[in-house]
Amino acid sequence: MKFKHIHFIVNPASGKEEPVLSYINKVLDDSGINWELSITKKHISAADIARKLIGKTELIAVYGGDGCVTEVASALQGSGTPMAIIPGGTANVMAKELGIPQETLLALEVLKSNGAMLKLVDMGLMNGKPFLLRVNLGIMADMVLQADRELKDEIGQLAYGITALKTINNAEPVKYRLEIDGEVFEEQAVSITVTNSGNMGIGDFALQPGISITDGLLDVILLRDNSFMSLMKAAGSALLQNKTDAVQHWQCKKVAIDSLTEQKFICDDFEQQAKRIEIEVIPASINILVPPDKN
Ligand SMILES: Nc1ncnc2c1ncn2[C@@H]1O[C@H](COP(=O)(O)OP(=O)(O)OP(=O)(O)O)[C@@H](O)[C@H]1O
Repeated sequence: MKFKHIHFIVNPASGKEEPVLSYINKVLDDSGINWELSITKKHISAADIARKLIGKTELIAVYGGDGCVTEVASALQGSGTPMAIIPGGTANVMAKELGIPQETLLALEVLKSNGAMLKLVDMGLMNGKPFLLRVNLGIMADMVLQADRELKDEIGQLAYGITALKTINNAEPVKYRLEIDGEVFEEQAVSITVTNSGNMGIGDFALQPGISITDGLLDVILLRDNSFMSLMKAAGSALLQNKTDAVQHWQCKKVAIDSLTEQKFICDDFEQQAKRIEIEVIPASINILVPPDKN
C-alpha cells in the first residue's frame, strides 16, 4: 500500500516521552511520502482535527494513546478516509489488537511498507456515541478509573494491575437486566464488558476466545462473582482461550443493560454514569492500516 500524502495527528501529552517528530522525519525522509502534522491541545481534540482533514489527505496517522485513537476513528467512521496508529500511549490496546508494533520507529515503518494493508474494522455505538474497544461496568471499569495518571506515568501498565487488586476485593455484585438481540436475561454480576476487541492490552491475551473486531458482532462478557475460584477460572480461560462456567459470554448485534441504580461505567476512555446503556455494533466502519500478514 503506497500513500503519497499522510497527515499526522500528534498528542504531545500522551504516555510515551520520545522525539516523535525526528522519528517521523527519519523514517519518511526518503519514502517519497509528503507529510504534514497537527498537534492536539487540551481544547482542540484529535477528533476536531481529523474531521477537518476528511478528503484532504490519503491517510491520517494518529500518534497517541487509545483515547486519541478512538476519537479519530469516531470522527472518520463512515467517511472513507483511512487511519494509521502510531502507539504513543500507555496501554495502546488497539495497536496490539491489530498487530501494529508497539515501538514507534517500527510502527512508522508500516506507513511506507508495500505489504501493509487496510483492515475494515467494526465500531460500537453506546447511547449514540461511537466507540472502538469496549464498554466496561463493575470491576473492569473501576480498575481503569482508579489507575491515575501519576501512577501510569511512573510504572506504565502495571498501574492497572495494582489498582485491579484493590478494586476486586471491594466489588459488590449488582442486579442487571440484559436484553441481548431481543432476549432478556436477569443476572447478578461484579463485572460486565461489552467488547468489540478481544485484546486487553496485557500481552497478547484476549478476554475470551472467539472475539473478533471484524465479525460484525459485539461480545457481552459477564462475571457473576469475585470469589477467588471464579477469578482464577476467568483468568485461566483468558490465558488458555477456553470456556469457563464462571463467565457468561454472548455474541450479539445489540444489547441493552438496565440496573436499578445509576452505574459508573467506562466507554473506551470516557467515564459515564447511567441506569440504562444501549449498545449496538456498527459493522465495517473504519479502515485502519495494518502491517503485512495482519489482515
Ligand atoms: N496538548 C495537550 N495537553 C494536554 N492534554 C492533552 C493534549 N492533547 C490531548 N490531550 C488529552 O489527552 C487525552 C488523550 O490521551 P491519549 O489517549 O492519547 O494518551 P494517553 O493518556 O497516554 O493514553 P493511555 O490512556 O494509554 O495512557 C485526552 O484526554 C486529551 O484531552
